Amino acid sequence: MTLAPFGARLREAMDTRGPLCVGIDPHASLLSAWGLTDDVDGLEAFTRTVVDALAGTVAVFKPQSAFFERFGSRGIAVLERAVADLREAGALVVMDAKRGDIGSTMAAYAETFLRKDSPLFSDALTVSPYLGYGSLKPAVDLARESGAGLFVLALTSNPEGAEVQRAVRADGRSIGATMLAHLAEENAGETPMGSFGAVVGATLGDLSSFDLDINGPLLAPGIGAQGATPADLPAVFGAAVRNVVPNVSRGVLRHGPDAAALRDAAERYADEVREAVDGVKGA
Ligand SMILES: O=C(O)c1cc(=O)[nH]c(=O)n1[C@@H]1O[C@H](COP(=O)(O)O)[C@@H](O)[C@H]1O
Repeated sequence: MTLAPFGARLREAMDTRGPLCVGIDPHASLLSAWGLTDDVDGLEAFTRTVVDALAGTVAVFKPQSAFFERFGSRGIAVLERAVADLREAGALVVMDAKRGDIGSTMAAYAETFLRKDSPLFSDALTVSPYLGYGSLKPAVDLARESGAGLFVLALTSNPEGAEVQRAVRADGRSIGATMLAHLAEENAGETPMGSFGAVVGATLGDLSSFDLDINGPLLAPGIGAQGATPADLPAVFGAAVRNVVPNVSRGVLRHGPDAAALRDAAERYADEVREAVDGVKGA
């Protein structure tokens, strides 16, 4: 079956389930707080609980691959199963693997996550453009072919990101702004929006000096454990808030293992996001 483009599928999911993205980040400290062992059995129980509790109501999930890779092939098997179950339940999966390499190796990463028949096929993948935006071309091309999307690291939520992303090129444009401009070009003319998103941290304060109007989604991590709140979104994103997919990982996960408590936490964040977004004129 051919998939509609990721941008269209994401817009529909945002309209029906709301824009919240719940991150699945099975930190060792969370496994312990949930009374689970820090091994593949603990990982599996944790992941299953999150999927069973939230897959039917949350629009987007972002499993963080590192927490699964740390257990080797059996950890990857847990990730594969989670991706399949989430997608089966009608949720979208953004694989957070932050891949980025020279073009020919990038093509292999793209095959891993963006080829329709791959065991780890995901609706979208986070990628790092810091080997040059053009090095991502194989992923852009395969995503287009498969109806998948990308989230390109543009302005990350961590304070260390600024030394690279705010560095200014000879033409006066910052590196982060350059990535946003590449994405705007990628998404030009697409309706309801393009499939090539930017990662822009919710922790960054006023970003009005950047053109966030890329006609594509803006994945916004940093809410909860990193200190940002849904109420910050309008001040950070302005009118572009309509395209924001706010990610919360630990802020939701710390409420487990009780399924009802996880659902309540996700619903609270979703309500706060809705309130913040609805309050923005023109959003
Ligand atoms: O690409 C990401 O998802 C990402 C980009 C970024 O700028 N900052 C950031 O925190 N992330 C990821 O978003 C998640 C944030 O987790 P919490 O801080 O627990 O909500 C982690 O999986 C990070 O790897």
